[in-house]
Amino acid sequence: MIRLVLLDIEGTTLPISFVRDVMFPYAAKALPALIEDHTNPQVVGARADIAVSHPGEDPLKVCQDWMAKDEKAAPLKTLQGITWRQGFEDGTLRADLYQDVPPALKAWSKGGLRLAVYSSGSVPSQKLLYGYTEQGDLTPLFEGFFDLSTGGKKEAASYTKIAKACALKPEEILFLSDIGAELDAAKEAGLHICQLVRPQDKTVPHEGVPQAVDLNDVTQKFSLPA
Ligand SMILES: CSCCC(=O)C(=O)COP(=O)(O)O
Ligand SMILES: [Mg+2]
Repeated sequence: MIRLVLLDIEGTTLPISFVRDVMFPYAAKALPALIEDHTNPQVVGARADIAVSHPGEDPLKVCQDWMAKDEKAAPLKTLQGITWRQGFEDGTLRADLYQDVPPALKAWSKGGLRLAVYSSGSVPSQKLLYGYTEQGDLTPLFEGFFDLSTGGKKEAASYTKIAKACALKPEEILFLSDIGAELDAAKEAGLHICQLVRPQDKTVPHEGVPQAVDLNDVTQKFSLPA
């Protein structure tokens, strides 16, 4: 029996275009000044991590390359999250979630399902994103937020850790994502899985995996509360 739905963000609840065309350019603009901030311990830590993976390279250039490739690198995600705080808090950024998302999450939660987030975006940026959506503050719907500090999304061990943190068996969790390799890892850990194949995101269907076009379709296919 499914007790908790674990949700990816980009490509699952939020159009990829919002991340690529709105959030990334905002972060790219703020990054050159932020990366020179030697007083912020999070920035100092991120720079130190970049120096380990890319010794001798310009940290700003490394981050810019990562952003161009939408690389899910933890130091980049930390730095982006710091830049986005200002934008969400002053109203410049508002997450425009897929229209099917808020009503489905509310119905699932009302029907007794537990909800949690697992995204490459840092936990503080996940909370900002769901705190400031066009449809209001959705953070109270989620009991847990997980990011790359739990482990990579393409590693089965990360899903085992999340199940333990939620005090659930893996088979009591349904993981939703657009990325085949993430779903394979979750399946290996014993979770139920479903790929969101969003036409707007031109998602590539992953072979041998249950698929849905939106969260209403997930509701039907997994008999979740409507
Ligand atoms: C708060 S998420 C911001 C989007 C982002 O930077 C990201 O990497 C999302 O990746 P996901 O794992 O949700 O596909
Ligand atoms: Mg995704």
